[in-house]
Amino acid sequence: MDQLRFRHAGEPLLLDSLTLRIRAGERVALVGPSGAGKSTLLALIAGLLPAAGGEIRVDGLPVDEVHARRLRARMAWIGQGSHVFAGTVQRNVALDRSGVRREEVRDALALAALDGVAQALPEGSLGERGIGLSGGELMRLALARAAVQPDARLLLVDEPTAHLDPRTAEAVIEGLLRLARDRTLIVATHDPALIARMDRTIALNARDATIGTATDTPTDTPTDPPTKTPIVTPMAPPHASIALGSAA
Ligand SMILES: Nc1ncnc2c1ncn2[C@@H]1O[C@H](COP(=O)(O)OP(=O)(O)OP(=O)(O)O)[C@@H](O)[C@H]1O
Repeated sequence: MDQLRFRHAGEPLLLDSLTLRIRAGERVALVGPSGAGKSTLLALIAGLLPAAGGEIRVDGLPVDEVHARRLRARMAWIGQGSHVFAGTVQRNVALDRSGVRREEVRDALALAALDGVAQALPEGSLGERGIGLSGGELMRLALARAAVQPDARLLLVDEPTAHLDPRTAEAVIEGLLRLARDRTLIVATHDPALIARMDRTIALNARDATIGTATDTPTDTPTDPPTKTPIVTPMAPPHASIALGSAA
C-alpha cells in the first residue's frame, strides 16, 4: 500500500502516509496499542472501508469498487465475529458454495481440528440439538471456512487468540499456520505467542504518538520475543501492494 490515509467519519486522521509491501506467502503480524487502527487497516485491505488517500493494491489490483468482486474471492476474513447460521458445523463450513465437495469440507474440518464436532450445532443456531461451540471452536470454524475457499490466497485475521486459554489459543495458531502454508497471512494481534510465529511484525503507533506510522520488524526466530526496537524500513519504489501466495 502506498501513502495510505484514513479517518473514520468525523474523527481525526487515523492512518497517514502508510506505505507497506507484503510479499506473497509472507506471514505478518499487525501489532500496536488498542485503537492504533489494526482492525481498520484489515478492513481497508478487504475493501470494506474506503481510503481517504493513497492506494492499496492486492496482487497488482487496486482495492476499489471496480475490482471489489474479483478481489473478494481472493481474500478470506477470519475473525471472532464470524457469523454462524442454523445448521451443523459441517454445513456452516460448506456455506452456500454449491461447488464445494464433501471431501474438501472433511479436510477443512480436520485442518481446523473440528472433526470431532462436525455434527454439532453452533451456539445461537436454531437446531434442536443446540450443542454449541466454544469461542475457540468458532474461530476454528472461520479457519475451516477459509480452507474451502481455494482462491482465497490472502488471509486477513483479526485477533484470533483473544479471550482464549493458552491451550486453545495454541490449537488456533496451529490451524492458522497450516492454513497459511501456501497463502499470505496478515494477522492483527496482541498475542506474543502468535507474533513469535510470524515472519514479520508491522507496528502501528497510537493516534497520540505519530499518527498511523508503521514500523516494520522481522520476527527472527520462533523463540525470540517480539523485538522492542523496531527498525523503520521505508519502502523503496515501486510502492507496493500485497502479493498473494500461489496455489499449492
Ligand atoms: N466505525 C467507526 N467510527 C468511528 N471510529 C471508529 C470506528 N471504528 C473504529 N473506530 C475508531 O478507530 C480507532 C481504531 O480502531 P481499531 O478497531 O482499528 O483499532 P485496533 O488497533 O484494532 O484496536 P484493538 O487492538 O483494541 O482491536 C479507534 O479509536 C476506534 O474507536
